[in-house]
Amino acid sequence: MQGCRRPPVWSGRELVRSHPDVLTNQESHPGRPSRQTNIHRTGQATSRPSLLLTRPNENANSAKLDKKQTSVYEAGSPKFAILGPNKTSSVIWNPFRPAMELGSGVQIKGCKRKALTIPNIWEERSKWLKYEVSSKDETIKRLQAKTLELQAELKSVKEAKLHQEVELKNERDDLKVQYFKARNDCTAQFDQYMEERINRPLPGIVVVKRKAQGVCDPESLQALQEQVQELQAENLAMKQHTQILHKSFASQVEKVSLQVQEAIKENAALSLSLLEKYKREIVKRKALHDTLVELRGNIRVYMRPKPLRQSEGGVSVFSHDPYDDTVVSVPMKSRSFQLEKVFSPEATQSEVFGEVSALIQSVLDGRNVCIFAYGQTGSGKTYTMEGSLEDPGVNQRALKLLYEETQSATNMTYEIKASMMEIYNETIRDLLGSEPNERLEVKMKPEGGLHVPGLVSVPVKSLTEINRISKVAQENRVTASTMMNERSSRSHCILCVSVEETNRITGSKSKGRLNLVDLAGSERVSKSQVEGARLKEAQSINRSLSCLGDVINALKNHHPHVPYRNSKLTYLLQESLGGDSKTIMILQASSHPDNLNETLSTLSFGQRVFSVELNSKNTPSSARRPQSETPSSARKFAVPNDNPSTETGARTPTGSLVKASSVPSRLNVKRET
Ligand SMILES: Nc1ncnc2c1ncn2[C@@H]1O[C@H](COP(=O)(O)OP(=O)(O)OP(=O)(O)O)[C@@H](O)[C@H]1O
Repeated sequence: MQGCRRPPVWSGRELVRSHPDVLTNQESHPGRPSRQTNIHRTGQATSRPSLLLTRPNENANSAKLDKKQTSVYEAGSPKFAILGPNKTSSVIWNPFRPAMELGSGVQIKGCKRKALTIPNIWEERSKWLKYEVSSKDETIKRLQAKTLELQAELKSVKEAKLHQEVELKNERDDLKVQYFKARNDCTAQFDQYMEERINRPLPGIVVVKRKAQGVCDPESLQALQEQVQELQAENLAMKQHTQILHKSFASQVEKVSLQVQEAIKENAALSLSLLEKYKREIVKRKALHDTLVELRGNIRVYMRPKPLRQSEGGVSVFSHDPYDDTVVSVPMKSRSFQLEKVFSPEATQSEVFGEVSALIQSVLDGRNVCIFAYGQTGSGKTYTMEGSLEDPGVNQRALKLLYEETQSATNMTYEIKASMMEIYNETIRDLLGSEPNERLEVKMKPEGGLHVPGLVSVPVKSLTEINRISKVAQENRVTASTMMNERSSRSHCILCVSVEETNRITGSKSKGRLNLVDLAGSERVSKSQVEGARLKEAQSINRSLSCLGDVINALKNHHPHVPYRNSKLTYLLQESLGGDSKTIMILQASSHPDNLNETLSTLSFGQRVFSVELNSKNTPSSARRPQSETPSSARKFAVPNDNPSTETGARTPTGSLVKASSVPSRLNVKRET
């Protein structure tokens, strides 16, 4: 600023100074020596009237002022300008560039030059002042409004604060209430817990009952703590006691389980030995029974149940003892039958033949053997005796066995002949003859013994011959379809096989005979629903079977007269039912519950036959025997008394009585005899 001329002193300084937009040099440059300079801040309010600043003395001498020399720079420039009275003395101050001095007539960038006269200046000034006043008023008003606004804001803030304080107070009060409540609850729970602990009776431990009062009270708390300690100690003691008990219990359990195991072992061993004993007993009993049967006259009764077909459904009426095959039970009727042998329903043809083959072999020793199948119609008699070509029955197997046995003999020669007949409606028919002879009769040979004159007898010389015999017989046999059996045999069929043995060395001869009888099926006429010729057949069959029963009954009851001649069947079987012939009756019975009555009837019949006793003292007069076959001690059928405890028994061939009581009876079996 050195070298610069001293700035002029401006009139109306206060006014100018009071203008908010006018800054002194001191204000714009603090610390600098005051220059009596008005600085007009341009560019701040373009709407305001431009400010003209002149020297008072020059204003006073305005006449001297050259209009042209007066330069006014209108606001609008971003810079600051200080106006001088003429262009030469005009000084432009730029607060950002303080030392700058501009010459007159220099256009300030951004300012518009405007030439004004003095009156104009004063007019402008008055306008300015008015503006200033109004502006101040506005400012005052604005400030007042602002003050009101702020006061209102302050008031609302105060109110909000007050409200907040109230809320906080309420919240605090709530929390206090909750806190006290929780504390009281805890105390109450603790009191209750302690009360329970104190009152709980402990076995073997004395419990001092204390009331937990005022938990917060140090004394009570102390008491409670003591009690807790006591209880803990008791608890520990109880735990130890429990552990001891547990250990002793475990050892006791171990001990007892060992004892139980030993007992089980002992029992198992005992039951095993009992089972063994039982089995040995059965074997013994069977052996004794065999002896008894031998003494009884070699009548053996077997039973073969017909298995249930899958399509039939239902449950078998039979119950079998797996250890004893001489007993069959019918649980539905709580009855048990003791027989020679009870086959299982699954028994094969070969198994059945295996049981009778030994007896068949005895024919080669000159014995008379009769095997016949008895039972209800459809119960499997023909199946057992004839079987099928693929799985033949007893007939064909017997012929085959005899034939094969004779083929392997060295010093003997055998002649086997087979004849076959049926008894149909009390008429004997030849089944092997080319023309069926229906007028055959049973005759007594002059030398003794029965025969059927005219009956065709076929020599058995090959296995093919055996097959042919079976085939022809099957074709010739009278069969019919009934409700009970699709192909029912309506006659009794008898295959007679005679075997004559000649000793090549001695020339001696012996003759044995095998009768294989397939009886016609018994049936209840009402059940089989037959009529006409079928009805007559059925009646005839039933009559002849009834005659068979009568014969057996007479034998059993020691009747002096045995009615053999009442039917062709009994007449023909006379020799097989008496004397020294060996007889096997195979009872055929259905397993189906529908046939229960017939099954029971069959079993009862078999049981009666089984109980027939051979007694040489009771030879029925009508049972005449062929001279050649009658043994010196002629043995006849006799039936034991119904009271088994006193009289059931059998005589040995020498006549001594074998007491039934000495024969072990099967355990748990109700004897039917
Ligand atoms: N043990 C068995 N196993 C399988 N099927 C059998 C058995 N026994 C019998 N059958 C069958 O039962 C049916 C009737 O048998 P079968 O003709 O032998 O009876 P039946 O007693 O001779 O009758 P009927 O007295 O009326 O002649 C046949 O189809 C036969 O194959």
